[in-house]
Amino acid sequence: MPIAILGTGKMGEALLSGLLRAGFEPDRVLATVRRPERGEVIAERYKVRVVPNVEAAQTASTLVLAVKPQDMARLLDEIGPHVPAGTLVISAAAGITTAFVEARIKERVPVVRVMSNTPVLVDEAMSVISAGSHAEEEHLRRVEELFSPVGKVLRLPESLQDAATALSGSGPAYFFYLVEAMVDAGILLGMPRAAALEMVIQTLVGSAIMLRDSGEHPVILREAVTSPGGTTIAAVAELERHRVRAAFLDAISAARDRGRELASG
Ligand SMILES: NC(=O)C1=CN([C@@H]2O[C@H](COP(=O)(O)OP(=O)(O)OC[C@H]3O[C@@H](n4cnc5c(N)ncnc54)[C@H](OP(=O)(O)O)[C@@H]3O)[C@@H](O)[C@H]2O)C=CC1
Ligand SMILES: O=C(O)[C@@H]1CCC=N1
Repeated sequence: MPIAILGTGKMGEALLSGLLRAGFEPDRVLATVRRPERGEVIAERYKVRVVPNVEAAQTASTLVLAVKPQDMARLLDEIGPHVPAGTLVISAAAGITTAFVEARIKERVPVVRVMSNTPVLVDEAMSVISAGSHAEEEHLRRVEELFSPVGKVLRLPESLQDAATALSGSGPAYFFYLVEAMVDAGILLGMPRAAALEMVIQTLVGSAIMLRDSGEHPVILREAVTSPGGTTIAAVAELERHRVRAAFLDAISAARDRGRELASG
């Protein structure tokens, strides 16, 4: 029985491409879209069948809902009466609770909420999963099997999903923002743009791999770079003066709060 991605936008396409890289046959994957021209792009690019939402809901044994939170009620109202009992429904939207999904599907189906992130495109996603009220161990395992080939999967209680969205779902954006800021600093110091970009990317990739592979705490790694009376502490002093740490705490809390608002539209 096929798997269907409903709402094949940025995240839906990233998940679709991940499924195909993980070995799913294109003829076992269905995709739905809102605009026909988008459907043509997806069908041409991935050789999957693009079908209407109701057909996907009736045909696939697993549905991945990847529309924007604001579009979720409309999608569920459309497919809700047609999802057969036993279908595994995976909701990938920020803010939308499993109860919200369950309430709009006629049959009692297992729902699993997933918050993934765009590094799914390079098989390095962080996906956080939580079971809805009718989802059992076997359903969580199936979701883990789907998302493990494209990155790490962590189970957390649904009460932490908005925090997960703020931390790892939105996390790539903070990282790219940091890259932009560091490259701008290089430009300010007269560095050619291409050189600045190369230096920043390699420094961040190297640091990320070191952090992942060394098992060391980030404080230890930062201290190893920070010589007494040296250059790094001069920079860190400015970051502290500008309250960058406090800004991160506030920013990620704001993202969590926004996630909580999204289910209400
Ligand atoms: N982008 C990210 O980094 C992440 C996103 N998410 C979640 O993924 C979801 C999608 O986000 P994102 O991919 O960024 O948004 P996009 O707008 O790129 O994707 C949503 C897609 O759904 C389509 N769509 C809307 N309504 C329907 C419908 N009724 N039937 C079929 N298709 C429909 C839209 O069509 P159209 O093109 O016409 O608008 C669009 O292509 C969101 O819920 C978001 O919270 C989760 C983690 C990370
Ligand atoms: O910005 C958003 O709402 C989505 C959810 C997580 C990442 N992007």
